[in-house]
Amino acid sequence: MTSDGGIKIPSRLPLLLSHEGVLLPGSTVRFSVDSPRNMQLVSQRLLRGTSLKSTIIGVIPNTRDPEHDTDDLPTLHKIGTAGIAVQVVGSNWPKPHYSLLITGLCRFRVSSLLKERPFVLAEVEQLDKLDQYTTPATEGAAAEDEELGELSKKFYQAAVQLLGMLDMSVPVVAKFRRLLDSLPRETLPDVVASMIRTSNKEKLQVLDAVSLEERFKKALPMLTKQIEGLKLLQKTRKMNPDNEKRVTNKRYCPPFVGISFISSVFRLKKMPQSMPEYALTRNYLDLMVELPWSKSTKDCLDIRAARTLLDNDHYAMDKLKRRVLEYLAVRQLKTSLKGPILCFVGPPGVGKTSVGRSIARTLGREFHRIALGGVCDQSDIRGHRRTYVGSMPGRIINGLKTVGVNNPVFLLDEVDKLGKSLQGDPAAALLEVLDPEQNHSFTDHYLNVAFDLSQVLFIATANTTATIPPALLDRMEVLQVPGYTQEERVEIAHRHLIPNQLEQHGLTPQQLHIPQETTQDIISRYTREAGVRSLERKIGAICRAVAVKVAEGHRKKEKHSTRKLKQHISEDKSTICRNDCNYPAAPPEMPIVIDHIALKDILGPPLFEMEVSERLTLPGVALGLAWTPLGGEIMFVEASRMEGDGQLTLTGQLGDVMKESAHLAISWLRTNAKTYQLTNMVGSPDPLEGTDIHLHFPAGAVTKDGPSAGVTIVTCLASLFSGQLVRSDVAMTGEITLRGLVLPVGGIKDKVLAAHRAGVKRVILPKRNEKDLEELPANVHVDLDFVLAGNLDEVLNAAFDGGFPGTASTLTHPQLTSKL
Ligand SMILES: Nc1ncnc2c1ncn2[C@@H]1O[C@H](COP(=O)(O)OP(=O)(O)OP(=O)(O)O)[C@@H](O)[C@H]1O
Repeated sequence: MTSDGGIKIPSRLPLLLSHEGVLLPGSTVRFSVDSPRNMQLVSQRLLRGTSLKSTIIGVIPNTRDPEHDTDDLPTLHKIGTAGIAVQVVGSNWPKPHYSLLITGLCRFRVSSLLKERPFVLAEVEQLDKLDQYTTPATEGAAAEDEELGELSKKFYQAAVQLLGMLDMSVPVVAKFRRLLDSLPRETLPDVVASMIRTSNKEKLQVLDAVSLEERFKKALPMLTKQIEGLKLLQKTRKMNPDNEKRVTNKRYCPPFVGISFISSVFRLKKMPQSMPEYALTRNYLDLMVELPWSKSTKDCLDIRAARTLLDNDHYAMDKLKRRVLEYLAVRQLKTSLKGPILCFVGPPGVGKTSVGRSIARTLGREFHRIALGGVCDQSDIRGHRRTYVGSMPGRIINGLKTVGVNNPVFLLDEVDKLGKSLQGDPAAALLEVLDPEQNHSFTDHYLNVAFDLSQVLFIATANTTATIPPALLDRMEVLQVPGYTQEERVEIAHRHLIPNQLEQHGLTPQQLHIPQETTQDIISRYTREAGVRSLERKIGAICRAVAVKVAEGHRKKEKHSTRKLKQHISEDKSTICRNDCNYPAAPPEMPIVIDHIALKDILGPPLFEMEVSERLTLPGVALGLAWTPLGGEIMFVEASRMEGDGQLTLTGQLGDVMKESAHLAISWLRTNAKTYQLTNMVGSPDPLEGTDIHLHFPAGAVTKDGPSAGVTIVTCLASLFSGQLVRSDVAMTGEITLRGLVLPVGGIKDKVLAAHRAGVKRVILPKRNEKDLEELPANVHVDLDFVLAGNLDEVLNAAFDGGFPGTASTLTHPQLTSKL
């Protein structure tokens, strides 16, 4: 130590010849030591010495120590840095070497070399003053010289500016910030040059700048260059605000998601881009950023507005709309979302999906439809694990990504058509999704972190409950959506379908008019369905045909703008719609009215005719009513007999239950043949003696099953054996027992509507189904005669004109007919 308090380095210093980095005073650098002279310096001086002095060595940059001891020493750089070896680490593998951690103290100049072996020892001259770093961060020595003072101030300000642009959470930046104010300003060029991104050449320039002023001048441009580079980077980020937004969005995800996200980011950073896993991790991170962890829409539910909206969107469906409103009202009163999951069950095209969409609109929520028909892999719901190539998240997570909010209305369409396969059971995966107790932590295999689904409103639709797994069905409240009557269909067409189709085809009511009678015609002769989808398609076809005429009319109008047009509407449609090639010279008069002739021109010959009466012109034919997932259907049963040995042949793809019904019917008729005066072909009281019977259920390609055809089979056989015709306007349904009782069956509303559609006048139903008649629309009650039968006697009596011979009802009491 000198008298002025400064520290002096020894005048003789062992030299470490370095070619790797440049040690600047105030910085710490690790050097690898493996050449002969440097190795000797470490082993003989650093490891043997015990005093502090023995740890001080000089580091000469830009010099490679020769490989062999015998080689001459190259010319040494004249200026070096004296430093303290703060750590020595040695290893023998792959070859003996040391690693030295050295902290730089001050510059020195090599005056002369004292010895070259075993290590270089030199006489040195200390260049920098080595104070005890007690000088505060004041103007200090720099104040002596005005220019130097100016330079140091500038340098300090630039250093502060740089720190302001860096991320303080990085430890080295935080340390730099702490040091900046406590260090004497004259040390700043060395410290800053070693910290910022500079090349060895630049560092060497700073080292060689012995005068302080020159040192500031050399280091300042390096600092400025660094600041400019950072500014450019920030500008580029601003130009791509997406990145910023995404990060902001992610900030609100749950902590465990953040951890998973950050660890994936680190993994991605370490991966080469060519690795297949790189793209996978990238996609995963994209999904994490895009998912609406905390973004939701605000519910804006007003029950009165909801009622109006539902009524405006949908005609009829009163029961369903009432239940939906109740559901919405409860949600409004009780903010908790744990309610039942509604499942709309009904034939296709009755508006199930459309009601779901209206619910989303009334709540002001996003709507997303997930089609589940044919899904047979549970990964479709839960996603694939990320270990698989081409793995993807499931439909639930994908849907959330699409809508971008965490509280949408999800319509799970066709839950009854979920399949099962070796890849698992998707219905089981749905159980977790739909269970309010579990779905707050739904874990998709791909995402691998829990997502809260409790805010999502799930609605399911199905054509039948029969194929919905019981556990899934148990979690839902089933709302039946039956088919429409003829009148309801006409109303729906005029209130919704026609205006919608006109709009979709760019037409106005001033251009196209479809009268009610035409709509009725379309419904009864061109469609046979429970819903209105086919009706909508036919209206679409009419609109297309008219659009052509209107467009052509416009063109002609332009050509004949001076010509006056006087054409009668009826004339108009017959020329316009009947004759495609011979257009009138003038455009058609508006609106174009579609009558039954125009209808035939556009839609072709009628697809369905009222065939009931035609097909009931022979004994041995009866009309039954069947229920299918597509709605109610009328079903003919035909029977014929021939000589034989009492065989019964059944055709028409019948299920076991239906076959049993046929056997039951025959047994009952054989037992009661005498009562009803039924005989076989040879006159024997046993109808089957010497006779074979063939029962056929037309539409042979369609599989049929169920017990409800029992009464129809009995009626058909009774007609065959008695030779009497069944009334042509009667249809029936009901299960039979061996004792001749008629048991209740399901799907009454759909079956009766099908009978009504087919123009039937009398419907025979089981007595215990009387309660189901309440659901029928008033006009159906007016149009149809309902016969409620408790036993087969009553069925036969009602099915034949004037009753069936021998039936007790004809003898004892009049048949039970209800005109409800
Ligand atoms: N009561 C109604 N009032 C107005 N339009 C209706 C009504 N019922 C059905 N529609 C219309 O019929 C079309 C078909 O309805 P939607 O797609 O909702 O049927 P769906 O019952 O979901 O059929 P699927 O089971 O095949 O999915 C839609 O354009 C819908 O607007």
